[in-house]
Amino acid sequence: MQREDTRLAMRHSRRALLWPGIALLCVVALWSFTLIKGRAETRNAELAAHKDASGYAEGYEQYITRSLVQMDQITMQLKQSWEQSGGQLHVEDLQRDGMFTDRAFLAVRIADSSGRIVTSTRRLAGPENIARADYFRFHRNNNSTSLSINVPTQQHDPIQRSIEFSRRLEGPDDSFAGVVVLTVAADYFTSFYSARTLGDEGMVTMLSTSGTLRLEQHGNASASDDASLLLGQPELPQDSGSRLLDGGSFSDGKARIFGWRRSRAYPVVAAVGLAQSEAMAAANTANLNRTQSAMLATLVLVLLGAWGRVMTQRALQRRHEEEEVRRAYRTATESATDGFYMAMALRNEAGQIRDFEIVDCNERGAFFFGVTRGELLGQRVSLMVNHLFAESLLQTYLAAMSSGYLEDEREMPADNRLNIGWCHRRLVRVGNGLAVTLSDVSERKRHEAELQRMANEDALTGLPNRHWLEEFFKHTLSQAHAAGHAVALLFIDLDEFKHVNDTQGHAAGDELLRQAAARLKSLLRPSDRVVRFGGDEFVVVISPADSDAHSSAVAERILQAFSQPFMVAEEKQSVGASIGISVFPRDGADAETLIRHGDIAMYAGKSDGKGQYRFFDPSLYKQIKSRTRLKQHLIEAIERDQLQLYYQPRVDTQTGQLCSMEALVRWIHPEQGVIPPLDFIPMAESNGLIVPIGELVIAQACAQLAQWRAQDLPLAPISVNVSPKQFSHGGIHRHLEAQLTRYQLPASLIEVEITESAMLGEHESILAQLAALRTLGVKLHVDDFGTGYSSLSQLQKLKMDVLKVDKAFTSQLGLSTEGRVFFQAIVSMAHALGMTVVAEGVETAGQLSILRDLGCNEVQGYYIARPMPAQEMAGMLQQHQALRA
Ligand SMILES: Nc1nc2c(ncn2[C@@H]2O[C@H](COP(=O)(O)OP(=O)(O)OP(=O)(O)O)[C@@H](O)[C@H]2O)c(=O)[nH]1
Repeated sequence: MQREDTRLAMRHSRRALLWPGIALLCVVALWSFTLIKGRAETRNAELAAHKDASGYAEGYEQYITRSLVQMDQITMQLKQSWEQSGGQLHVEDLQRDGMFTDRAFLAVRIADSSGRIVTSTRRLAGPENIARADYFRFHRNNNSTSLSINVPTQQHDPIQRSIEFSRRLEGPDDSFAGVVVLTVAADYFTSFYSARTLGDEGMVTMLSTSGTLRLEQHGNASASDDASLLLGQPELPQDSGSRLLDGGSFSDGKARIFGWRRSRAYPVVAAVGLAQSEAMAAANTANLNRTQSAMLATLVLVLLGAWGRVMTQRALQRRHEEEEVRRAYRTATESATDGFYMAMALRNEAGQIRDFEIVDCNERGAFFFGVTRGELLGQRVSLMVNHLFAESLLQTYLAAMSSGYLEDEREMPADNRLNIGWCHRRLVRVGNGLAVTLSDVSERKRHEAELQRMANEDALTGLPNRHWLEEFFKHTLSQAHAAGHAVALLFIDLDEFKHVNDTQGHAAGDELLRQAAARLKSLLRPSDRVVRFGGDEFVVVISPADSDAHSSAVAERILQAFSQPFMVAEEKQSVGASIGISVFPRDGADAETLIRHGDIAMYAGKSDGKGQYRFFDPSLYKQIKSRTRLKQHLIEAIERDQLQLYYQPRVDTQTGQLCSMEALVRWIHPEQGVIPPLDFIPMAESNGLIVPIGELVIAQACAQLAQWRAQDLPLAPISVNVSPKQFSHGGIHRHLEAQLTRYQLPASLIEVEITESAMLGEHESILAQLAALRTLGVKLHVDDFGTGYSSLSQLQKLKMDVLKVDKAFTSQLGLSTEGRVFFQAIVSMAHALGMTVVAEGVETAGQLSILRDLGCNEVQGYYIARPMPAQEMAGMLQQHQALRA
């Protein structure tokens, strides 16, 4: 890994140096060219300058030679004319005739052999006798007649302002006769100079080979100027040539290219100096321009190189990071169960992504595609048509590239060889590509599905639960809305289910719930749904519900089915059902409302006597409200002692003796007067208030007995009704015992009446409570016998003392033979079991007479006495006392 890093770093640093390297090469090439070109230009310029200087020198030499030839001829002519005239030539005359008009001819003079000027075109400063002049002495002593070039004697300047040409004059005998002298302005020989051709710093100079003569012109200054540029006599080795004289050779310190040429006819040298700076100016300017351009180009190249380096480095950095990420991903996932691959985006010229290429992956990643890593690498995504996610792969990748992140899950094809149920995919944009991880989430999915199932299913019955129902309703109601059909909700609550729990135990309750669920399911169409809503509540959904009649029919079927007892733990258990029906859309537009209204309807039905179904009606709200109000009032009534006991005597059938009295509770309402028990006892039964009312009845009965005892009235036992709910609640015997003790009453003065239904099931708890009551010495009555399902043998097992036959049977006496026969049978069997028989609801003398005949022990009913307040009862007690006395 480290070696790979080093290799990568080296490769990257090499690439990073590419641009600066190219830039450097360009700079080197540029400067090489610039320097070579500059040098060549300089060299050419120098050569050209030398050539020019030589050329100008040649031209100057010809010019000088021509001028000197002219001087030579003039002096020769004057010599000949003077000699031929025998010394009578007057140059003044010649001047007048138009000769020597040139301004350069300063003077033409002729001196005799003594040096005296004999004729002259112009009087010059200096002595009139030139016998002492060097050239005079030269000519006098030398018989050469050639032209002599002299520097005027009065001139000592380095540059002569004029020069003198002289020639020996001879007499007929060739003896020395004098000298002809031609004084010429020096600039006559230097006017060759032109600033236009030789430059402002250029110069011409004429030098005598002896070094005595030097004429010079430079710039605008002429030879007459005092300043001389050339310092000393330069060395001019050949007849002609050119050389560079450095600044030291000139008074202005400027180097010059010096061209010269020696005159073949005269002992003079013509020289031309071209200022090096001027000669090289064009080349120097070109060189300078080129150098500046090169510098500019260098700057641009340096910037380009730097920019290129920065760009390359950035690109490399990006590449490096991408590489890092890829490596990290691969390393991280290689050993894991996750699949991983990198898909690099392929773009068109416009920069749009047109495809992806798999550039890296781990073996597991390839496995998800059913191929090996080698086979997957280099694949184009657009061509991967037979693989996982294939149909939407490109689109998904494009979406991930634009959003930067994408995550999804996919159920794998059923025939996949990988044995993967569900795959989780995560795509993360990394640079110009996507890092994709794939993981097998089958296990989690299974778990989730299980949780989902558990969340939606009731564990006890296997039915869908309330949570499921809410979800289900969302779809069902919207479908029903769209289709325009109704949906009926049947809210079912089992009646007296708690009794099963209490008497048979929770497990039995569970079993009953399971059976109830199965029973419900068996009653419905497959399209209808049964839900365990909670506790002993079930919901049936009928969709579509064709009509209310249809819902009614289903409800009736259910009621009918629940009217049959369940076999639980080999015992018959009777639980009915109460049903409330709400209908979509009439009774509610959403699940919550429909359920609430179904519940209200069920509750209303249950309050009215259980075992029935009710359609929801908005007026039920009112009922529920008034029931709630009633319950509140009843609670207040208990607290304020508004519940009072009435007593209904029970007398011996034969003797008419008072045997006992039944305590019947009445609600003495301050405004409504006496409210009969039927108006509040069922409600108290259903809402649990029956328990405190039952306790209140026992307490009042005992208090009343104590009071009568205190009044010295004869006491008869009082029987109190104990409801099944009180038994379920438990502790009756303890309460009864406490009250007997409190009022110091014998247990024989209190009898307990229990309805048949309270004893159903013969379960342990009731048996124990009944046994405890009996142990106290309390007599036990079976109330409303004939309305339940108990058999006499059951009653015997429970050791009941008194059997109170329901008034429904009493009312039959005298009306039909069956009534009498039936009653006879009960009396006979009860007597056989040692039980006392009481006929309830005796209303006529005829009934009493029959009962007497049948051997019924005691009677109770309006014929004997209506229920009466304690005071009245006290009167009756007195009467009986009197009778007995
Ligand atoms: N065995 C068993 N009992 C349950 C379960 N869930 C709730 N219960 C009991 O079911 C009873 C339902 O209460 P109620 O509907 O008031 O009892 P009920 O005897 O049917 O009363 P009514 O509906 O007025 O006839 C409560 O006692 C709960 O403790 C369960 O899963 N199993």
